[in-house]
Amino acid sequence: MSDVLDRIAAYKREDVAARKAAVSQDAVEARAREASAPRGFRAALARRFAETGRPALIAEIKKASPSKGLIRADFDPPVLAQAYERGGAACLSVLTDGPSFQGDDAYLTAARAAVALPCLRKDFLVDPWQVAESRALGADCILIIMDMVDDALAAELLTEATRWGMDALIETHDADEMARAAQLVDGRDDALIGVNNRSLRTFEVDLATTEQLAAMSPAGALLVAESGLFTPEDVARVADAGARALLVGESLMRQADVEAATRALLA
Ligand SMILES: O=P(O)(O)OC[C@@H](O)[C@@H](O)c1c[nH]c2ccccc12
Repeated sequence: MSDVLDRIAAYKREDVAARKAAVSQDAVEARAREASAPRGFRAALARRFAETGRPALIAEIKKASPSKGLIRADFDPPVLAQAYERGGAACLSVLTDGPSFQGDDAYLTAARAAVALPCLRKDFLVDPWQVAESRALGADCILIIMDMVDDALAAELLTEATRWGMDALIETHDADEMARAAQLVDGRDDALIGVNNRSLRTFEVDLATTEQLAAMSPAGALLVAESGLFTPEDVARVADAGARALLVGESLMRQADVEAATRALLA
């Protein structure tokens, strides 16, 4: 049966084919070489965790989602980026997928230009061409969703990210994906592994996902708890499970005062 993730993968492949037809690998690499230098996404998270002893925040700029519809009408990426930065975020995540999240490539570029924080391009990568494209847009980190790629493609995306000086957040949702992620980063000391508490197929959210998978996360990997975090109690719960960073969108995007909400979540 075709579910949300399968539908996203299908339109992404079409979209990437069209983009590649318009901009060759050589051309996209030329743009990537012109981009402002990577800011060190994983390093910023590790530094913040070391300083505070508490999980570092990756704050997400997200207008809408397939599970929640419109999340924030008053949507100005540079203004939101600055509010997150003042509120204490260590990094940003910016949705660039249009069809499902009402994102845009320009949101990433504009948000990043407004702050000093490293930025994750939050999109669905199905082709190595998108890695250089992400760098060309200014991304400091890409997302590798294990449920969307086979092992060979995951390895290619990770190698390509490293070649461009970017980090890669390797996202898992179950034990099989975590085992594959561990295999993927075997021998590396720079792994960034995420546990998405939300299923991208059913949209069900359960913070126990982080608790269950944390123990399987490879030694030395920096563990990111993703999705469904609303309160300082939620933060404490995933911190106890071993998360050194948090990826939070909706609960902050729904607040009128994003800076105050960011501060309150981290308090
Ligand atoms: O809005 P939330 O529940 O705080 O979740 C943020 C982030 O984890 C979520 O947007 C996300 C995690 N992995 C993804 C992959 C694709 C799109 C979106 C996501």
